[in-house]
Amino acid sequence: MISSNQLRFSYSAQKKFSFPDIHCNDKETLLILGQSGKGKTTLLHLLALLLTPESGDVAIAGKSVRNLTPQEITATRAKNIGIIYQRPHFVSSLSVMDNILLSNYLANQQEDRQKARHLAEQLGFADHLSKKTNQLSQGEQQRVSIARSLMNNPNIILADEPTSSLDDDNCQRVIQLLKKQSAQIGASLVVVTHDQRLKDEFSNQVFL
Ligand SMILES: Nc1ncnc2c1ncn2[C@@H]1O[C@H](COP(=O)(O)OP(=O)(O)OP(=O)(O)O)[C@@H](O)[C@H]1O
Repeated sequence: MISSNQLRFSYSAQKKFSFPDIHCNDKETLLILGQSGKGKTTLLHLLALLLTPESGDVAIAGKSVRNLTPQEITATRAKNIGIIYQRPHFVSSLSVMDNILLSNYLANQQEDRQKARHLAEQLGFADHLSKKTNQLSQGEQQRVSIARSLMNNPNIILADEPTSSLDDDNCQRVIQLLKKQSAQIGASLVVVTHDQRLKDEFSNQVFL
Protein backbone atom coordinates (compact mmCIF):
# COMPACT_ATOMS: atom_id res chain seq x y z
CA MET A 1 0.00 0.00 0.00
CA ILE A 2 1.23 3.45 -0.88
CA SER A 3 -0.22 6.85 -0.08
CA SER A 4 0.79 10.48 -0.20
CA ASN A 5 -0.31 13.45 1.83
CA GLN A 6 -0.14 17.07 0.60
CA LEU A 7 3.00 16.62 -1.47
CA ARG A 8 4.65 19.80 -2.70
CA PHE A 9 7.78 20.04 -4.77
CA SER A 10 9.60 22.78 -6.69
CA TYR A 11 12.43 22.75 -9.19
CA SER A 12 12.60 26.56 -9.04
CA ALA A 13 10.50 29.55 -7.95
CA GLN A 14 8.67 29.34 -11.31
CA LYS A 15 8.26 25.56 -11.31
CA LYS A 16 6.23 24.60 -8.28
CA PHE A 17 3.94 21.61 -7.90
CA SER A 18 1.24 20.81 -5.40
CA PHE A 19 -0.05 17.27 -5.94
CA PRO A 20 -3.41 15.70 -5.11
CA ASP A 21 -3.21 13.01 -2.43
CA ILE A 22 -3.00 9.49 -3.75
CA HIS A 23 -3.85 6.19 -2.15
CA CYS A 24 -3.41 2.70 -3.56
CA ASN A 25 -4.04 -0.41 -1.48
CA ASP A 26 -2.38 -3.79 -1.95
CA LYS A 27 -3.81 -5.60 -4.98
CA GLU A 28 -5.31 -2.36 -6.26
CA THR A 29 -4.44 -0.28 -9.28
CA LEU A 30 -4.35 3.48 -9.74
CA LEU A 31 -4.00 5.51 -12.92
CA ILE A 32 -2.60 9.04 -12.68
CA LEU A 33 -3.40 10.99 -15.83
CA GLY A 34 -2.04 14.36 -16.91
CA GLN A 35 -0.84 16.25 -19.95
CA SER A 36 2.86 16.67 -20.70
CA GLY A 37 4.62 18.89 -18.16
CA LYS A 38 1.95 18.48 -15.46
CA GLY A 39 4.49 16.77 -13.18
CA LYS A 40 3.63 13.09 -13.64
CA THR A 41 7.25 11.91 -13.58
CA THR A 42 7.97 14.25 -10.68
CA LEU A 43 5.08 12.75 -8.69
CA LEU A 44 6.17 9.21 -9.54
CA HIS A 45 9.72 9.99 -8.41
CA LEU A 46 8.38 11.42 -5.15
CA LEU A 47 6.36 8.23 -4.61
CA ALA A 48 9.45 6.16 -5.50
CA LEU A 49 11.41 8.09 -2.84
CA LEU A 50 13.84 9.25 -5.53
CA LEU A 51 12.94 12.89 -4.84
CA THR A 52 12.34 14.48 -1.44
CA PRO A 53 9.23 16.68 -1.19
CA GLU A 54 9.43 20.28 -0.03
CA SER A 55 6.55 19.42 2.26
CA GLY A 56 4.08 16.61 2.66
CA ASP A 57 4.72 12.95 3.08
CA VAL A 58 4.73 9.51 1.48
CA ALA A 59 3.71 6.42 3.42
CA ILE A 60 4.64 2.88 2.45
CA ALA A 61 2.47 0.15 4.00
CA GLY A 62 0.95 2.82 6.24
CA LYS A 63 4.33 3.95 7.58
CA SER A 64 5.58 7.47 6.91
CA VAL A 65 9.04 7.73 5.35
CA ARG A 66 9.50 11.29 6.57
CA ASN A 67 12.02 10.58 9.32
CA LEU A 68 14.01 7.85 7.60
CA THR A 69 17.75 8.27 6.99
CA PRO A 70 19.00 8.18 3.36
CA GLN A 71 20.20 4.61 3.97
CA GLU A 72 16.79 3.61 5.30
CA ILE A 73 15.11 5.27 2.31
CA THR A 74 17.32 3.26 -0.08
CA ALA A 75 16.58 0.05 1.79
CA THR A 76 12.83 0.81 1.89
CA ARG A 77 12.80 1.47 -1.85
CA ALA A 78 14.77 -1.69 -2.67
CA LYS A 79 12.56 -3.85 -0.46
CA ASN A 80 9.17 -2.45 -1.44
CA ILE A 81 9.19 -0.66 -4.76
CA GLY A 82 9.60 -1.83 -8.35
CA ILE A 83 10.02 1.05 -10.79
CA ILE A 84 9.39 1.02 -14.53
CA TYR A 85 11.06 4.18 -15.80
CA GLN A 86 9.91 6.23 -18.78
CA ARG A 87 13.24 5.32 -20.41
CA PRO A 88 14.56 1.93 -19.34
CA HIS A 89 18.17 2.92 -18.41
CA PHE A 90 19.77 -0.42 -19.21
CA VAL A 91 23.49 -1.08 -18.93
CA SER A 92 24.27 -1.54 -22.62
CA SER A 93 27.39 -3.66 -22.11
CA LEU A 94 25.39 -6.27 -20.15
CA SER A 95 23.03 -8.95 -21.47
CA VAL A 96 19.29 -8.78 -20.97
CA MET A 97 19.63 -11.45 -18.23
CA ASP A 98 22.34 -9.52 -16.39
CA ASN A 99 20.35 -6.29 -16.61
CA ILE A 100 17.46 -8.08 -14.90
CA LEU A 101 19.75 -9.62 -12.27
CA LEU A 102 21.07 -6.14 -11.44
CA SER A 103 17.84 -5.64 -9.47
CA ASN A 104 18.87 -8.43 -7.11
CA TYR A 105 22.37 -7.04 -6.81
CA LEU A 106 21.20 -3.50 -6.05
CA ALA A 107 18.84 -4.79 -3.36
CA ASN A 108 21.57 -6.95 -1.77
CA GLN A 109 19.63 -10.06 -2.72
CA GLN A 110 20.93 -13.35 -4.03
CA GLU A 111 20.89 -13.56 -7.85
CA ASP A 112 17.78 -15.46 -8.88
CA ARG A 113 18.36 -16.63 -12.46
CA GLN A 114 15.47 -19.05 -12.31
CA LYS A 115 13.05 -16.26 -11.46
CA ALA A 116 14.49 -14.03 -14.20
CA ARG A 117 14.02 -16.84 -16.71
CA HIS A 118 10.50 -17.54 -15.46
CA LEU A 119 9.52 -13.86 -15.80
CA ALA A 120 11.09 -13.73 -19.27
CA GLU A 121 9.01 -16.73 -20.27
CA GLN A 122 5.82 -15.19 -18.89
CA LEU A 123 6.57 -11.88 -20.57
CA GLY A 124 7.58 -13.50 -23.85
CA PHE A 125 11.24 -12.59 -24.29
CA ALA A 126 13.01 -15.74 -23.01
CA ASP A 127 14.70 -16.16 -26.40
CA HIS A 128 16.44 -12.81 -25.97
CA LEU A 129 18.05 -13.29 -22.55
CA SER A 130 21.61 -13.53 -23.84
CA LYS A 131 21.26 -10.59 -26.24
CA LYS A 132 22.29 -7.03 -25.49
CA THR A 133 19.37 -4.75 -24.64
CA ASN A 134 19.90 -2.51 -27.68
CA GLN A 135 19.21 -5.53 -29.92
CA LEU A 136 15.62 -5.59 -28.66
CA SER A 137 12.60 -3.71 -29.99
CA GLN A 138 11.03 -0.98 -27.88
CA GLY A 139 8.16 -3.25 -26.88
CA GLU A 140 10.59 -6.00 -25.86
CA GLN A 141 12.66 -3.52 -23.87
CA GLN A 142 9.48 -2.41 -22.11
CA ARG A 143 8.79 -6.01 -21.10
CA VAL A 144 12.39 -6.46 -19.86
CA SER A 145 11.82 -3.34 -17.80
CA ILE A 146 8.70 -4.89 -16.29
CA ALA A 147 10.58 -8.11 -15.47
CA ARG A 148 13.36 -6.12 -13.84
CA SER A 149 10.85 -4.24 -11.68
CA LEU A 150 9.32 -7.51 -10.45
CA MET A 151 12.53 -9.34 -9.50
CA ASN A 152 12.40 -8.53 -5.79
CA ASN A 153 8.64 -9.16 -5.43
CA PRO A 154 7.81 -5.51 -4.74
CA ASN A 155 4.77 -4.51 -2.71
CA ILE A 156 4.39 -1.50 -4.97
CA ILE A 157 4.93 -1.18 -8.72
CA LEU A 158 5.32 2.33 -10.11
CA ALA A 159 5.21 2.69 -13.89
CA ASP A 160 6.02 5.88 -15.79
CA GLU A 161 4.35 6.06 -19.24
CA PRO A 162 4.72 2.31 -19.84
CA THR A 163 2.64 2.38 -23.02
CA SER A 164 2.93 5.81 -24.62
CA SER A 165 5.39 4.77 -27.34
CA LEU A 166 3.65 1.46 -28.13
CA ASP A 167 1.15 0.59 -30.83
CA ASP A 168 -2.37 -0.45 -29.77
CA ASP A 169 -1.61 -4.18 -29.66
CA ASN A 170 1.54 -3.79 -27.60
CA CYS A 171 -0.17 -1.18 -25.41
CA GLN A 172 -2.87 -3.70 -24.50
CA ARG A 173 -0.34 -6.46 -24.04
CA VAL A 174 1.90 -4.45 -21.71
CA ILE A 175 -0.94 -3.12 -19.57
CA GLN A 176 -2.56 -6.55 -19.21
CA LEU A 177 0.83 -8.02 -18.27
CA LEU A 178 1.41 -5.32 -15.68
CA LYS A 179 -2.03 -5.86 -14.16
CA LYS A 180 -1.65 -9.63 -14.18
CA GLN A 181 1.86 -9.61 -12.71
CA SER A 182 1.00 -7.13 -9.95
CA ALA A 183 -2.17 -9.09 -9.06
CA GLN A 184 -0.13 -12.29 -8.89
CA ILE A 185 2.22 -10.88 -6.26
CA GLY A 186 -0.51 -8.84 -4.49
CA ALA A 187 1.20 -5.52 -5.19
CA SER A 188 -0.22 -2.01 -5.59
CA LEU A 189 0.13 -0.84 -9.19
CA VAL A 190 0.42 2.89 -9.88
CA VAL A 191 0.71 4.04 -13.50
CA VAL A 192 1.31 7.64 -14.57
CA THR A 193 0.57 8.51 -18.17
CA HIS A 194 -0.93 10.88 -20.69
CA ASP A 195 -1.99 7.85 -22.75
CA GLN A 196 -5.79 8.19 -23.00
CA ARG A 197 -6.03 4.57 -24.18
CA LEU A 198 -5.53 3.49 -20.56
CA LYS A 199 -8.55 5.40 -19.24
CA ASP A 200 -10.91 2.45 -19.55
CA GLU A 201 -8.42 0.00 -18.06
CA PHE A 202 -8.33 1.42 -14.52
CA SER A 203 -11.26 2.08 -12.23
CA ASN A 204 -9.29 4.30 -9.81
CA GLN A 205 -8.02 7.47 -11.43
CA VAL A 206 -6.43 10.77 -10.40
CA PHE A 207 -6.00 13.75 -12.74
CA LEU A 208 -3.10 16.21 -12.50
N1 LIG B 1 15.34 18.43 -13.01
C1 LIG B 1 14.52 19.40 -13.39
N2 LIG B 1 14.87 20.70 -13.25
C2 LIG B 1 14.03 21.70 -13.61
N3 LIG B 1 12.80 21.49 -14.14
C3 LIG B 1 12.42 20.23 -14.31
C4 LIG B 1 13.24 19.12 -13.96
N4 LIG B 1 12.57 17.97 -14.23
C5 LIG B 1 11.38 18.35 -14.75
N5 LIG B 1 11.30 19.69 -14.79
C6 LIG B 1 10.15 20.47 -15.30
O1 LIG B 1 9.02 20.20 -14.48
C7 LIG B 1 7.86 20.03 -15.29
C8 LIG B 1 7.25 18.67 -15.01
O2 LIG B 1 8.13 17.65 -15.45
P1 LIG B 1 7.68 16.13 -15.41
O3 LIG B 1 8.73 15.36 -16.15
O4 LIG B 1 7.39 15.72 -14.02
O5 LIG B 1 6.34 16.21 -16.24
P2 LIG B 1 5.48 15.08 -16.96
O6 LIG B 1 4.05 15.37 -16.67
O7 LIG B 1 6.00 13.73 -16.57
O8 LIG B 1 5.80 15.36 -18.48
P3 LIG B 1 5.90 14.35 -19.74
O9 LIG B 1 4.54 13.74 -19.93
O10 LIG B 1 6.29 15.27 -20.87
O11 LIG B 1 6.98 13.35 -19.42
C9 LIG B 1 8.30 20.20 -16.74
O12 LIG B 1 7.95 21.51 -17.13
C10 LIG B 1 9.79 20.03 -16.70
O13 LIG B 1 10.43 20.81 -17.66
